[in-house]
Amino acid sequence: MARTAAVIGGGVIGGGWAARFALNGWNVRVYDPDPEAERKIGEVMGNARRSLPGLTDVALPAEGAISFHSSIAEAVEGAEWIQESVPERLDIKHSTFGAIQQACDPDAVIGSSTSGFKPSELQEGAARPGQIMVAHPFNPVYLLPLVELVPGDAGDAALIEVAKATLSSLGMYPLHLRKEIDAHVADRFLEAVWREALWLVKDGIATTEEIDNAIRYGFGIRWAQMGLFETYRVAGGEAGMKHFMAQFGPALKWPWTKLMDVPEFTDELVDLIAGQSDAQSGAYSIRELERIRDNNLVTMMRGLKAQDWGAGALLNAQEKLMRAGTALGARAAELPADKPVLTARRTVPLDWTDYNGHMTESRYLHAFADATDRFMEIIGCDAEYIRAGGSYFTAETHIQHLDEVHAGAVIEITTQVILGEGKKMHLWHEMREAERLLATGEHFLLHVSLETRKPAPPSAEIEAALVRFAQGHAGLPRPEGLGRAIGAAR
Ligand SMILES: NC(=O)C1=CN([C@@H]2O[C@H](COP(=O)(O)OP(=O)(O)OC[C@H]3O[C@@H](n4cnc5c(N)ncnc54)[C@H](O)[C@@H]3O)[C@@H](O)[C@H]2O)C=CC1
Ligand SMILES: C[N+](C)(C)CC(=O)CC(=O)[O-]
Repeated sequence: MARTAAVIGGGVIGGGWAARFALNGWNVRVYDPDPEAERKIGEVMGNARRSLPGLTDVALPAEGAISFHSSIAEAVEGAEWIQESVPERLDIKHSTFGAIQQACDPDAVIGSSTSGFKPSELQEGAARPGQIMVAHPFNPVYLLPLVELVPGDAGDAALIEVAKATLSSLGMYPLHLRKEIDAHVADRFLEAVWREALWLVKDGIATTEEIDNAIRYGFGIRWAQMGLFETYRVAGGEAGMKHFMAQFGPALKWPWTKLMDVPEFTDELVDLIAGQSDAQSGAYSIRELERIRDNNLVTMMRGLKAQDWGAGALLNAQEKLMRAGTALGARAAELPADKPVLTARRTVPLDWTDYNGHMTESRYLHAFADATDRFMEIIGCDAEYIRAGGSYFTAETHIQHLDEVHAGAVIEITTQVILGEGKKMHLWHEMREAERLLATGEHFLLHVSLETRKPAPPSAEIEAALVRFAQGHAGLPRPEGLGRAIGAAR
């Protein structure tokens, strides 16, 4: 049965939470007094649907339902997670927690999206302080994994573990802060950087666009993959962190930065910054900028996924959990031998489409190659076997592109063994969106020794698993198009 979350306050951040929960299969109950809230969340959902499901190479569960309610009491009914995302004012937060705790399950987690308040401040006057914890996300909540989880001294130990497990199951990264502090960890950096940037604009050193370029062409990309300390360790050269600190530490005492000074927010400064920002980005609407941002985030995070690093490693871990206990995680002996094998069930990611607005041709091969990898794993040719020196090389491939498919579509690939004996493995993949056949892939592979780089027999276990499927699949109809070649006029 679908799990239930309540979202109290459905603006920029509450909308992002609603999308994160719903796209992971949770039912979401929203309370927001704004009559526009339903429309706004609908637009956030539109953005989230086109970006989040394609992040992993396994399709997410069926989307949960989002419902809107006229009171907090009604919204929190049956919810095991309640996420408060009302405006950043302590009085509003306190009255919201009061109403939530009067009606909610005492065992539910109450997370607060607050950017700056400490949990002890949020918990003041609460009926059950231990139930309330900071769960500070990052915009867009449906794509960025970080959540700063700050329970404070009153935090209920068992509930903290529930919170961590729940956030992980949503594909998020709970960073558990043991000590509370104003603005947690990440917003302290963001504020320091923002303060410096405001000075640079005010003092006429750089425009908003030049500052953004200084970030996005350089250290911003670097931070996205290694953060601060690992980056500086590398920058210390072979002598590492100690050398880096010796070389650049003294500069901290030079007056490079404005430190805690904040430029006064005069009308002049606000107009200067807003004007420069309009000149820089005013050609796009906010929704267009959100879509550009999401395309870029998906592409970068999928790049990190291929490297199994940072936020990409998190996606791989989530994918492993999603496969567990399903046909996509099974081994040969658990699967019937007389039916084509399900080797992929995934959503077409945003970065797989091209100028024609559909999945681009190279991604058909990508999807089929992943399906072949999965079939190899099913018969026992897994990472461990490959590390020990055996694998398959593809000798020939033939793809038929039969129909279009677009970003966000869920595609399935089934695999039939045409020939499986000794070193030879001849596979037939069929790619579908529901019943619609999109493409076929015919692949001939040879088992090799990774030491000699030459064909070599597979292990007895792999050969037995392959032969079992080959014999079972021999009774299936011959696939239409098998052995087909492009007819040449001469
Ligand atoms: N915008 C951002 O970049 C981030 C904001 N946050 C935090 O998230 C929280 C919400 O911020 P945003 O979503 O940006 O604000 P927002 O202004 O976009 O949304 C706030 C929503 O709360 C609703 N609201 C007002 N009073 C309410 C009440 N009594 N009960 C229920 N809903 C009520 C409003 O109608 C509005 O839809 C704040 O605590 C903020 O610090 C956290 C991370 C990032
Ligand atoms: C500007 N902000 C302090 C509300 C930002 C955050 O809290 C996190 C984010 O998404 O950058």
